[in-house]
Amino acid sequence: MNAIEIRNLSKTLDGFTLSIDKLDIKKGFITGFIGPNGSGKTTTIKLIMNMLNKDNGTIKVFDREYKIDDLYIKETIGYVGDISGYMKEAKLKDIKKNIALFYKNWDESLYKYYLNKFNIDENKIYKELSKGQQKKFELIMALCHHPKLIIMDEPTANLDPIVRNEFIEVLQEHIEKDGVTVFYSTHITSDLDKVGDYLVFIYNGKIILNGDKESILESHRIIRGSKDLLDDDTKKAFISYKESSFGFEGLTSNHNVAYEIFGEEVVYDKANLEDILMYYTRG
Ligand SMILES: Nc1ncnc2c1ncn2[C@@H]1O[C@H](COP(=O)(O)OP(=O)(O)OP(=O)(O)O)[C@@H](O)[C@H]1O
Repeated sequence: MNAIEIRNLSKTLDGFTLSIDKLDIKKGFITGFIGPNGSGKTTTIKLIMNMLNKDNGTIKVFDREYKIDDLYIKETIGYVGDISGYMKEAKLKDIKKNIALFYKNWDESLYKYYLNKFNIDENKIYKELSKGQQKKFELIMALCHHPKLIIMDEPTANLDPIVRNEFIEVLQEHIEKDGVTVFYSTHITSDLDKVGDYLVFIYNGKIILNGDKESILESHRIIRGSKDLLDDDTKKAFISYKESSFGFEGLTSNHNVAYEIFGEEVVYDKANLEDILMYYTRG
């Protein structure tokens, strides 16, 4: 069973259409959802969370659907959104009290453990926390009801690298203990260099690449060479490429095929996730 199954999903907003024919998020793994600004990450996540109505298609969470199993799905998901819906003037302990009520699996000792780990005082008022502390508190709220699925929308955006690492480490520790599924969006690809088993790339409302991280990194290569090697046929080896006065640089999704074309006449370098995202989205 997959944690999330999406089929023929579509949603049109002003001048933007999200269209996902098929997307399966594997149970028990971390899947990173990568795309540039405005590509449709938040829209997809809001549809999965039932915070936005879809135009067409089906979304299943652990084989259950909204309208039939809303309560089950809500209890199953730990969610960290782009903006929290908490009362900004409230004390953390009061926010916690209200949230914990909704979850039969709420784990008070885990809550205390994470507060202590992040050095957060629950007597503080939410809006008085730093952005990093607010995000950490949101993460605590999402983890402490032992969700089977954690969905996060750009949780590390606006956090400095130190806080980002702390955040990722706690998430990792929790995943190892609880064996949960994680689906989280980011445009900070370096987060996914550290954690992430599967990757889904989205651009202009469509999934453009989807697979396990190791295979994606293994199959793609940056190729550099002299411009005289480029013609209508050889250009087809690239997802996209750029030319400069020195030569060309392009990304291939199949380095074996590229080798058959260019052999030893070019240089092959491993691509990182940022390279891959950039070449797939540069048009
Ligand atoms: N409520 C809305 N009404 C109209 N258009 C919207 C609405 N919400 C989002 N959009 C548009 O839909 C497109 C996709 O936005 P979305 O927030 O899903 O992208 P994103 O990948 O999460 O981007 P970001 O990384 O900037 O958060 C954008 O063009 C955005 O302007």
